[in-house]
Amino acid sequence: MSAARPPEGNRIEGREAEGTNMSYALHELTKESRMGAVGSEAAREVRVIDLSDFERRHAEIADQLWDAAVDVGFFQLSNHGIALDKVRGAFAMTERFFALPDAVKARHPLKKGLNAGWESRAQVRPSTGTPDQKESYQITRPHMEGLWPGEETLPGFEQTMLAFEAQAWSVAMRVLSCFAVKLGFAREFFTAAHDPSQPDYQSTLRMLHYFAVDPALRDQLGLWRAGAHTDFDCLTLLFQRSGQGGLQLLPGKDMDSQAWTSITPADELITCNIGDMLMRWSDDQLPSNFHRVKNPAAHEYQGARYSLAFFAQANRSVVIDSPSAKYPSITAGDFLQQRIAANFKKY
Ligand SMILES: O=C(O)CCC(=O)C(=O)O
Ligand SMILES: [Fe+2]
Repeated sequence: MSAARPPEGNRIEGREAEGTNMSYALHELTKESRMGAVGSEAAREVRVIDLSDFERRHAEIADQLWDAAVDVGFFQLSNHGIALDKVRGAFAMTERFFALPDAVKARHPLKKGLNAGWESRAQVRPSTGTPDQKESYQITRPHMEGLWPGEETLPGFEQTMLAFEAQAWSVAMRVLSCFAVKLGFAREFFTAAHDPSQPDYQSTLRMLHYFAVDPALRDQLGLWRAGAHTDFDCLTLLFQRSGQGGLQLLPGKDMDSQAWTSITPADELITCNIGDMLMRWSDDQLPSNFHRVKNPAAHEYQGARYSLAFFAQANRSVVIDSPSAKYPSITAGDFLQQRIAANFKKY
């Protein structure tokens, strides 16, 4: 497989970025703000990687993951070890949570910069300039004080979602162990960097509810369930439901084509993508990729869409050292802060 070519706007030479991390953030913003067009559709193969018999097949799976990641950038996992009833249980809780009145959810507002809590129509992507047509609730373990709805409001919610977060973390660490080996790091390098027992843990489970289309806004141009963006993290695991499509991807190397590929969701698969943090950590060998969730077209299902995203983001104090000194070192905390600041209009 040929070496990955990073997205045009993301190629920052070491010297250019030196001394200031801001130039990196600005590049990201400029890149995103060019991505608002509807574009066209293109068929691309989104590979399904089978994780069964993981220990014995580690080297083989690592090769497959690497090829899929540098090629199309998105891939799906089968036989990932999370039982289907656990995935469905997490979705059932997600629906119950979002069915609570806004006034109840508003008691648990998003904490500024911490990826924890509830927001509604507050995320404005640089690519669109309009709020995503969604609400979300984020779980980041060290920052949940005051954010749980409580047993009396939603019995079993905290326990179910924390157990699911732990399972998603395990799958993410397995995938990252494969990338670690391919990058020449120790196999558990990324597991140590995403340590949930530390107070500076900042991996996040995000519950997402994209609103059913308001008939008055049907087909309104310029509205997106999620505007085009790359993720900030190392690796994203996306749990989506069969029949609730809309996610589209655009590999960075094809950015100029604006030809997007729709991903077919399935309850038993996890859709994965590389984020900006791992792109930087790999000196751009592993590219992050643009993706978005489109509003349904007039002939498509107009109902609500739910998804669950686990963002593996290295603990705040972990230093991202560029393997070939292409980029200056930066802590994972500083790296993430820059990206969050560019994406929310309010908290
Ligand atoms: O809901 C989805 O399918 C995608 C969500 C997403 O891309 C995100 O939250 O970063
Ligand atoms: Fe995303």
